[in-house]
Amino acid sequence: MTEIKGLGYVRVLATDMDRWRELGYDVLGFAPGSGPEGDALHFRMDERPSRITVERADVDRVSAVGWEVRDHLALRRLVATLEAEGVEHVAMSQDLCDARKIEGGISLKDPGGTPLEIFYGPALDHSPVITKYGQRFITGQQGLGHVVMPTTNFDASYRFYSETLGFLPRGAFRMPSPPGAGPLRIRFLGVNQRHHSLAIMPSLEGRDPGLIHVMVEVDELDAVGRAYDQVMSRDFPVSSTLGRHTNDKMVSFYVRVPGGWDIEYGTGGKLVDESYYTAEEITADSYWGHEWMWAREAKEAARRAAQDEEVAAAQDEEVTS
Ligand SMILES: Cc1ccc(O)c(O)c1CC[C@@H]1C(=O)CC[C@]2(C)C(=O)CC[C@@H]12
Ligand SMILES: [Fe+2]
Repeated sequence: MTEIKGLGYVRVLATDMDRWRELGYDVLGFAPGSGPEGDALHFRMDERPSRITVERADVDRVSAVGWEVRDHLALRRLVATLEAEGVEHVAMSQDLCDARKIEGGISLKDPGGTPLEIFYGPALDHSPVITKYGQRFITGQQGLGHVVMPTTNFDASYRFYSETLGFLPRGAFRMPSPPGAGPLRIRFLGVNQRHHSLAIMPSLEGRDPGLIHVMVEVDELDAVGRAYDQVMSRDFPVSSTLGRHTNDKMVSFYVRVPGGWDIEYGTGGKLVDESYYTAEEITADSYWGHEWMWAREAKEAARRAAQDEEVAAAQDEEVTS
């Protein structure tokens, strides 16, 4: 079993802070959080001072995925495993821990190059969590939500998460792959009752922004609908329309963040009972909905091409008659 209890926080670097502010507070309704960084946005979902932190930079990419362990003893056991397997890692300094508002932790990179922090002892903010639309975020024992990351080193990443860190495989989704390349699968992994806290997918390109999406869950379908209204009225790009996933049964949509990855905003995720669970392969991503932007664009392009052809044919006819 894994020492990791859940996804604790996500930190990203970003270039367009104004649009991020509007997305975080006005669209997704995160509560204002706190932190010591001079120029950062702190999105609060619960008693943690900042679940998603956006720092101003001249690039858009993930700067830390924070995984939480129970306590210092759990971290010590995990560090022993990392050392036995020769995985490089460094202890976070006292200053860094203070900045993160945690008691202790380590920094390391996964085989895809994504920066990770494994930590314990977050300091809480007990002031009321005032979300913009009165929605409650589903966190607690299920952690922040889930992250989906690309990796150019898929097999090593899968071994690292499942064997070294002890994430539990929670099924897969087979993607179309080039002929002769063998099967390509997105793999889902969990550490608590949330169906997946992590998914990894093979990627050919480099890492920036290093995230495919981060999922946050709210308590009611109405909260998802209200956020969707805000996405539309404030002209944020919809990466995928509303739909229900086949594995975690979540009803969600995906909005494109200014950094070129997505936030999945959903509700109704089903809990996994690990005593009976077996890893299954889903053959469709959704029961209904979830039309992806690239599919929509491909359809549009095909429609335009057909229309152009029609016009050309009509002109041909005019010329010949
Ligand atoms: C398939 C699935 C199940 C549960 C999830 O929380 C979830 O995000 C997904 C979709 C994963 C994946 C993605 O995010 C990027 C675009 C992908 C590759 C697709 O085009 C289908 C599956 C999608
Ligand atoms: Fe997801």
